[in-house]
Amino acid sequence: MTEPDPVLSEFPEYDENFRAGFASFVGRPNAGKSTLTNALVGEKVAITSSKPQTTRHTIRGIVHRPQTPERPGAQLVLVDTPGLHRPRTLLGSRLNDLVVDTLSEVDVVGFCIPADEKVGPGDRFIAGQLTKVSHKPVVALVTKVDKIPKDQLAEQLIAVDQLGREHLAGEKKQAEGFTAIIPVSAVKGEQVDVVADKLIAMMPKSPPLYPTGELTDEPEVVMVAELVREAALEDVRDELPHSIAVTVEEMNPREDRPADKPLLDIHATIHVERDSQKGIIIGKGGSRLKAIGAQAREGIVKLLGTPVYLDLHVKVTKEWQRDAKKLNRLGF
Ligand SMILES: Nc1nc2c(ncn2[C@@H]2O[C@H](COP(=O)(O)OP(=O)(O)OP(=O)(O)O)[C@@H](O)[C@H]2O)c(=O)[nH]1
Repeated sequence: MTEPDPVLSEFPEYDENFRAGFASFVGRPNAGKSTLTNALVGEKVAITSSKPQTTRHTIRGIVHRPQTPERPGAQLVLVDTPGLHRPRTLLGSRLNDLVVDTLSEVDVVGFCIPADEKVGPGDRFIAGQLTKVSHKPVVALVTKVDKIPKDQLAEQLIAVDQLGREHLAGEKKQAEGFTAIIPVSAVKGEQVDVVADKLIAMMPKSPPLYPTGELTDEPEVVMVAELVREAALEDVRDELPHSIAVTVEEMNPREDRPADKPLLDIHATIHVERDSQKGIIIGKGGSRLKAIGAQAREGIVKLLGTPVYLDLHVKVTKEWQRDAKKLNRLGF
């Protein structure tokens, strides 16, 4: 047994076979990483969007598996990384550094590859990057299997197996390629438990790391910024996704409110790169900005469980993706 720890008060009798550790999903943008994280955790913690590259921050979801007489309990902490992709801008290369840093700290990597898209250069690039953390086991997760007919799956599994053998082979512990290949549909809930079982089996024996109620350790401010970003990305033209960042300037309970009627004041800024984009975000007579505010507010109220006054501003922060100083200020 280890030293007493505040978390352990919740687990007075955890089994010595309890497993706990970290897993991280990588994959091309839109490969289904966030959706799989949500399906595993069972609640919406990571932000998903049909637009690529929306997961900028490391958001963790935690799978809590209670102990039963048949099997020891476990905690699987999921670190949801940004899409690993070929760096085109400074932001891109920063994201990739972040990914490699994150991966060096996890116990297993889940490489998400969509079932309905051919294994391509993007996947080979990522597989190549994974050799930078060559001591980590990598499980291939063939996502979105509900999107293809069953008879096409075998072909994709073979292609994925080949990718693992060609790109991970030669490194000491990845010599056989992927440790496992698991087809899964996060949307239909097919094989999600198989994924959880496999990842948990690869966790080290360890006392519980987090209290059971905890779904994410991301600061609330970052979650709020992500909700605003998600709302701002709804229905926008294709050029916008890469050009939006959100900062939260202020988040404070309003003074002089009665205890039973609290109100949280939030001031946030949506950063875009060009005046034309500012126009798109604001919309005719401010209509889009209003809609963004309403949608974001709904999500924030749900997240924080308190009434919220949300004040949104749109600001042109020129070339923020390429400017290191500005990136720092925006928290990347
Ligand atoms: N049919 C189907 N669609 C899925 C499944 N998983 C994800 N999707 C869809 O694929 C799109 C991308 O999913 P995300 O989970 O946001 O992908 P991601 O890899 O986190 O994307 P980035 O944040 O860009 O890296 C969304 O429109 C999802 O609804 C699945 O199992 N089945």
